[in-house]
Amino acid sequence: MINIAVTGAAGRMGRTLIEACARAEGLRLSAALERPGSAAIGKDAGELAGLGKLGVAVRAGLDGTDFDVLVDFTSPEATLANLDYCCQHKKKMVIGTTGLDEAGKGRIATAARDIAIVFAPNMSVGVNLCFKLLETAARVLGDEVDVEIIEAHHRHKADAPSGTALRMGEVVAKVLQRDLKEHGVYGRHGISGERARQTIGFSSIRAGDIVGDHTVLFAGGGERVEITHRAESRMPFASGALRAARWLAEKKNGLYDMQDVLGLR
Ligand SMILES: NC(=O)C1=CN([C@@H]2O[C@H](COP(=O)(O)OP(=O)(O)OC[C@H]3O[C@@H](n4cnc5c(N)ncnc54)[C@H](OP(=O)(O)O)[C@@H]3O)[C@@H](O)[C@H]2O)C=CC1
Ligand SMILES: O=C(O)C1=N[C@H](C(=O)O)C[C@H](O)C1
Repeated sequence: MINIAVTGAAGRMGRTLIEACARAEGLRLSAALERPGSAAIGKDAGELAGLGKLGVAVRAGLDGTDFDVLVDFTSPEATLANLDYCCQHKKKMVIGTTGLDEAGKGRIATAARDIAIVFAPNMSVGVNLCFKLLETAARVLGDEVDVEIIEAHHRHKADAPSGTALRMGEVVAKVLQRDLKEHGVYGRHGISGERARQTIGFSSIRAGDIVGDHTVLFAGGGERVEITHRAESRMPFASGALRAARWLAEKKNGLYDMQDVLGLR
């Protein structure tokens, strides 16, 4: 049995993770965490997730908790604080949080010398398949097309572009041997002028309760290819995260992502 701690337990992903964990074989929800001062502290994690009591009360800190893998979909600040705790206590992590800056990502890479971490901007099988399809599309279409990445998410999302959109850009840029720092264009406004072929454009929509849509558009002369993924619920992200938690059982340390977990590397 693998003991799972879920942090951000009252959040959109936290509640979905609690539900997925309660239904999973071989996994046990052993701890649920929330921000100190949150109204969820002391509530039963199962009730938060709309399942009825699971006998796991939401707590404000990791001290005194017992778990094998911490599953963290929170905020960059909270994730980095949890990373320090997991490093000190030699615990594994699955990190789904997006919006980390280069320094934050560097801290995760350094921590992974000591502990095993799966860190991925999107845990769904479908999106990870899309990353592979994008490699093929970019290789075949090359410099003959304009590349634009369009993503849409719910009105509460904190970061833009989404972590998934940025990873899609990185995948395409790597195949096309372009530097995203130089060629990434994030929205357009005013007299933006003719587009340079090397540009990789990003457009972000924030509206209503959209779970998460991503399209990469390869537009050439007379035809275009679109690779689209639409999440209909958050369960594919949660199922992927728990699949990653199981996969980590074999690992002592190292930094991995869902391409490793799914054998797509
Ligand atoms: N990799 C993937 O597959 C996916 C990644 N994500 C990413 O996951 C993250 C969370 O998304 P989502 O669930 O929609 O966001 P929510 O805001 O719904 O949930 C985040 C939760 O974390 C809580 N939190 C904040 N600080 C702490 C802390 N110090 N300790 C414990 N809990 C804390 C928040 O509390 P409070 O509200 O009080 O701040 C909130 O309840 C985002 O970065 C998002 O982009 C989302 C879906 C899929
Ligand atoms: O915040 C979200 O909701 C999501 N965030 C992830 C991202 O930034 O790519 C993944 C998914 O699209 C949902």
